[in-house]
Amino acid sequence: MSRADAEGVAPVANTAGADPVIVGMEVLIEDVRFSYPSGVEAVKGVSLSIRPGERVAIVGQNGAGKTTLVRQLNGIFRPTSGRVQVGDWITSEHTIAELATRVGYVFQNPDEQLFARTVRADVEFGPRNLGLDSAQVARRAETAIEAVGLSGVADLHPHHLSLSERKRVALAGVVAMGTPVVVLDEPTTGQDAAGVDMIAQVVAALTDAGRTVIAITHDMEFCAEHFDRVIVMAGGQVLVDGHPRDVFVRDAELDAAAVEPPQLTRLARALGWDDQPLSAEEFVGAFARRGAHS
Ligand SMILES: Nc1ncnc2c1ncn2[C@@H]1O[C@H](COP(=O)(O)OP(=O)(O)OP(=O)(O)O)[C@@H](O)[C@H]1O
Repeated sequence: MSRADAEGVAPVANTAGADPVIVGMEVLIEDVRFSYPSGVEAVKGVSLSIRPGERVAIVGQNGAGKTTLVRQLNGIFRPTSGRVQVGDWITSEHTIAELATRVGYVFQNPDEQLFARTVRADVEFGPRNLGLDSAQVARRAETAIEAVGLSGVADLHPHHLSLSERKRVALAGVVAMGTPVVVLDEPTTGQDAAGVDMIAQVVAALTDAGRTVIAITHDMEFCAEHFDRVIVMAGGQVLVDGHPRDVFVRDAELDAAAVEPPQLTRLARALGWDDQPLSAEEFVGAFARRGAHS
């Protein structure tokens, strides 16, 4: 087994034909602080441990420090103090190119990420750069493009697609890289219900395969329904961290972070229910149980 195999990184120059196994990796953030050159301290002593296969949503109002924090993971930013570790790598000891084999990052704005002449070429770029053979590259791209519902437009120029489709092309490109950790910045912005559904399915497939998904989102419904851990940030710090069911009852911290629980959770509370439904399905279930008892 190669070193890359053992560490869960997609091996380079693989000629065997079979896709390399992607292994999950722990992310450790230890007392990280980060200041911009302007002097603004955007992250103020954050410590987190994220297990392989976790689905983590980071929420908080604009300026809370979410983006600055996740950009420490792929080396775009280096902590001013503290340390970040992905698997056995301390990020400050690795280049952005090396970290890109472990942490895939889907930007909020896909136009910062897409550059090839077709959707397929764009999605193939990452796996090809890892040194996979052409059959593996084609297979990975095909699977990723299908997962985001874009098989029908794979040979079009990304500029001919809508913003929501371009966002899904960027997602497919990162999925195809096979990184153990995937960071999504506002993945559901601009998506209709079908697009949100597709993204939720991709998130589930990634974490079922042992990969870690960390999403920054303002979409509380998406976060409550599809994530098993919610981290609430404000002023560069973590205020609450836990399962959505435990987090969305922490009124004081949510108020401080200007975060509102999902609508159905709020409705259930307004109705005086003890249940805390996190999805329409759970709401209907709770409603039906009440009907059965009345
Ligand atoms: N390039 C920069 N230079 C100086 N300060 C910055 C820069 N980028 C962000 N900041 C500041 O750092 C703080 C955290 O910003 P950040 O973008 O990380 O927050 P966020 O929670 O991701 O917000 P949003 O939801 O708007 O993306 C804010 O005070 C912001 O103004």
